[in-house]
Amino acid sequence: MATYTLNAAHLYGDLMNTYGDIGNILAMGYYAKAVDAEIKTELISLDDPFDPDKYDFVLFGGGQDYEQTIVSKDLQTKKAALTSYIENDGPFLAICGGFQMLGHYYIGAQGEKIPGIGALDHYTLSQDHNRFIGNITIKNAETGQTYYGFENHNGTTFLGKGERPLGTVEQGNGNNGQDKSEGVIYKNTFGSYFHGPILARNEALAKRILKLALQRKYPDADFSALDQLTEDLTKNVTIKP
Ligand SMILES: NC(=O)CC[C@H](N)C(=O)O
Repeated sequence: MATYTLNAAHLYGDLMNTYGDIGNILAMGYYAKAVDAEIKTELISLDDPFDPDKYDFVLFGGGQDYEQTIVSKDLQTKKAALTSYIENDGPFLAICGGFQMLGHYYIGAQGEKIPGIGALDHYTLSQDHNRFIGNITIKNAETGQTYYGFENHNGTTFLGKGERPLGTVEQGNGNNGQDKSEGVIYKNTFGSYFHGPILARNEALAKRILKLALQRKYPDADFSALDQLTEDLTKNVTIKP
């Protein structure tokens, strides 16, 4: 048994897991080994309760409009619990459709309004017969780090109160193709349109979120070994634009 254990919730992982977004948890688990930590993952789906005190990390992946419509209804029953988790500085990663659903609403490709939970203040509109598809590069303002990913979305998201972007777009479209913002950071919640999965391709961000989660659960432990770790999951991978 590992010295440290993080309990992760994979929200609607059976309905929203585009491009294997669960790879984000696998990437975190890979780096966690370096500090003798392990991640135990539970699938939380339709009709399952979400206990905000039980989890140390939540992943909410991307999905298609059809699945998002189904998830949207169930999500309202978890709205209070998820909002309390987020407000209580719970580490959260929401990708694409999941990112959209943490905001007020998403207008789907057919013009249908799909309600989110409004835990974060953004909203998402629809593009007319267009999707943003392709490789994307952004720069994070606080760390100067560059993140790489792949985006495929119809929605155009506009950030609101208390939200700052995960990064500034250097190549690609990002949240809306207009204001150069990509993703969101609010408290310990990170949102992004990046598939890839984002944490498998971006070691620094994976370690940043992992450390947040470990430090929140074990405030007296020392996880600085993570900063020294130079092992990079992508070291043998060449990604051509
Ligand atoms: N990849 C996704 O999660 C897509 C989200 C949403 N269905 C959109 O097209 O914008």
